[in-house]
Amino acid sequence: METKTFKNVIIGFGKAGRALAKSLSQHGEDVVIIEREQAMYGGTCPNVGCAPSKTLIVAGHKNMGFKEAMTTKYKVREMLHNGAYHGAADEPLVSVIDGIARFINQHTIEVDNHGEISRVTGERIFINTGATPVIPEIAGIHEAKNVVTSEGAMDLDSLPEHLVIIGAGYIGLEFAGMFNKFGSKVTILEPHETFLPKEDRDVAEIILNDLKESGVEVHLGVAIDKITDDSVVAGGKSYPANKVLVATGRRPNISELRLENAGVALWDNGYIKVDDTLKTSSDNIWALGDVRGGGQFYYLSTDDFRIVNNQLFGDGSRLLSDRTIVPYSVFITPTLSHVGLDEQEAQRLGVNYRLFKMAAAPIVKTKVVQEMRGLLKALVDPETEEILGVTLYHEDSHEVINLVSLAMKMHTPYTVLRDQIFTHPTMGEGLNDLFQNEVK
Ligand SMILES: Cc1cc2nc3c(=O)[nH]c(=O)nc-3n(C[C@H](O)[C@H](O)[C@H](O)COP(=O)(O)OP(=O)(O)OC[C@H]3O[C@@H](n4cnc5c(N)ncnc54)[C@H](O)[C@@H]3O)c2cc1C
Ligand SMILES: NC(=O)c1ccc[n+]([C@@H]2O[C@H](COP(=O)([O-])OP(=O)(O)OC[C@H]3O[C@@H](n4cnc5c(N)ncnc54)[C@H](O)[C@@H]3O)[C@@H](O)[C@H]2O)c1
Repeated sequence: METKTFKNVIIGFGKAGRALAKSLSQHGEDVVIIEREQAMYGGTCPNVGCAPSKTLIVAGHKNMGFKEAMTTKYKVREMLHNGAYHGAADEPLVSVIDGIARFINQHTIEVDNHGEISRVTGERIFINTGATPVIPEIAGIHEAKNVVTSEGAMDLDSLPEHLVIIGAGYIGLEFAGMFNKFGSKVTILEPHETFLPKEDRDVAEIILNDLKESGVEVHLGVAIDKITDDSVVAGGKSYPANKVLVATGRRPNISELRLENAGVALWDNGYIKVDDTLKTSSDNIWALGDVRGGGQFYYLSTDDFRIVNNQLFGDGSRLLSDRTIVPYSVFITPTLSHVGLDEQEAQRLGVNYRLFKMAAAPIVKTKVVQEMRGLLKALVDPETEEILGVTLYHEDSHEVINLVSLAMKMHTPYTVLRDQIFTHPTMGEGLNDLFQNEVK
């Protein structure tokens, strides 16, 4: 059996892995990336995640038909896939090996490329294998012919007339908006009673109302009984379905890795256990991205790369624990974005705050773009005047939230954003208004 030896081995061609491969090569170190599927070079985000889904959402906003949107999505995907592949693979000291990786021991990995077995050894090993959809145990889910995950939903030949979505999380809500815009009749079924449980109730209620008004049916607190070829039965009621999208979370890709052979331990929730430097319980093995838990976002995988890269080639000061301000955006319409504390969390923690709140409609840009729905909220520390957290539910909030994150990171008092000169008409100007609207 052929054995190849490298200083560095990366398992999975995800975001962190490819950034690290490039950096290792540029620092004069050889490195191999092992990827199980050529179509996944570049990982989830460019191929079956963020980029294709957002391309379809934007295509819907531009009133493209489903077929044209799909064609655009395939083009974007190809561009990003090629860019991601060549960005790493064209580096002189980077090799790519196709196949499923599994540990033989702490330094040796077996690679199975459709039955052809080879071995790779490495001084350092980096696991960046991402996550995969959870398929819950629902009667008929494996037999019914119309069940898809997010990946399948973005590869459909035709628009389903009735789409039932199981799960009202990120994927469920984003895909509901997307398919609703293309013209499907969308029904969301969610077993929890509480819609968007992590958000403040006033924010969640407005979003739920907007979603329903846009034509999406939402049923909360319903147990899913079974899936058939043309329906989903939940809470004793049958919902017609030409397609059923299962969007019930994603679990780490570890089942094939045989981590026990390398002494790599897991957290109780099944993700790979890491320390503050992202090192696993084996001292030559690191884990980065979705596979280690701690938030499944492209930009966190990027930041995991920064931590490991800083440990290898920098001053070693970057740690996981210094990542305190992490924004997120849910690409519904308009977008929901958040960073820091919200009211329910501040109250739970007993944190004192001043509250600022306003509807989006008074912001001039909302009229210009004819998207007047939305709400803005901010919490400010009464002592320091620093921003504790902001929730933005409005057009382009996914851009504006990054400005707020920066202000928070720089410990900027809220008055700076209140008095900042913003260009006009922009959604950023909303921050001028928000920080003048204190709720007393
Ligand atoms: C539909 C959808 C939409 C999303 N939208 C957003 C968004 O808008 N914004 C955002 O920030 N995040 C979004 N995400 C999440 C984001 O895509 C992920 O958090 C991110 O891509 C994770 O990157 P990663 O580096 O952990 O690994 P990944 O990019 O998942 O890469 C892991 C790679 O490892 C390979 N692999 C797995 N097991 C093995 C093995 N044993 N051997 C060899 N190779 C293996 C896989 O094939 C894959 O290519 C979305 C996800 C989905 C599914
Ligand atoms: N905009 C973004 O950044 C973005 C977009 C898409 C996905 N993502 C990432 O991908 C991850 C996965 O997304 P997701 O929507 O699949 O997961 P999620 O965790 O966001 O939501 C899963 C939903 O499914 C429900 N659910 C769980 N088990 C169920 C069951 N057995 N039956 C019915 N419903 C069930 C949950 O109550 C929850 O509402 C997200 O957590 C996020 O990190 C991010």
